[in-house]
Amino acid sequence: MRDIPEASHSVVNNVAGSTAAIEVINLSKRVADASGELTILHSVDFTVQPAETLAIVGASGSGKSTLLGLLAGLDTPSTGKVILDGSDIFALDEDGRASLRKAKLGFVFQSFQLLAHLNALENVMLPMELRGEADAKEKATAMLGRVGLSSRLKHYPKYLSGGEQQRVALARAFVTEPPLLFADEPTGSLDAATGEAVIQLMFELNRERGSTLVLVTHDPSIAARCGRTITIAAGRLV
Ligand SMILES: Nc1ncnc2c1ncn2[C@@H]1O[C@H](COP(=O)(O)OP(=O)(O)OP(=O)(O)O)[C@@H](O)[C@H]1O
Repeated sequence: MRDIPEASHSVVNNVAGSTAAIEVINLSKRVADASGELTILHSVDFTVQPAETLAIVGASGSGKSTLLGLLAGLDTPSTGKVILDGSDIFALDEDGRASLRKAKLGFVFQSFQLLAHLNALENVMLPMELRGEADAKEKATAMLGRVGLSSRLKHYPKYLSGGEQQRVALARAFVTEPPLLFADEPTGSLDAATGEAVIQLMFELNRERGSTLVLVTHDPSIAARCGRTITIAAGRLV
């Protein structure tokens, strides 16, 4: 596993003896709705080992995206803990969680989430610039080459196809070589061939770098390529 910047260690609340990449303990999410309270996740528990590939599957509305958002610390739970690479993320404040995400996490969204006013190269450079890395441009250029976009470096997102945008998003998520990679339906808006290329790339990068990969998918053939699948039904693991 790669080193993380010294500054990030100061915010990491290490849990003694923890070796799992991800530990989810009694995780629940309740929200207020018109009829009172809605429970989206019910006491979910599971563990993911380093370098494992895990698919999260389940019907639409079962709670998959909510779970992934909690794993990434993008949302807060009603009960329970998420321990990422030894750090209890909800014991940290918002700044601490942001530092931990920056140091350890890559996230690929279905909707790409590229910044419209930055070109492909600048989008991929951004996470390294936020970390104060000196060779951001060289690394971003190399990573965009790795995803087959050497001829698109200066293109803004609106001039890229959906598949190209998704590959930029993947390059941005992987360029810092995060030990944890989360993807929420990364091929959801792509045609079959482009989706296959993106998935192949994710697994290749996972194998090369030994990063832990957790992906939400509706596609049984993608889930079958993961080492393990967990299924959520109405907010519970089944
Ligand atoms: N903040 C919220 N307030 C109210 N309801 C919410 C909120 N967030 C999610 N939900 C509801 O919780 C349920 C689970 O949503 P979630 O997006 O996690 O499902 P999902 O399994 O990812 O669905 P899909 O496969 O369609 O993307 C849905 O019924 C959704 O409408």
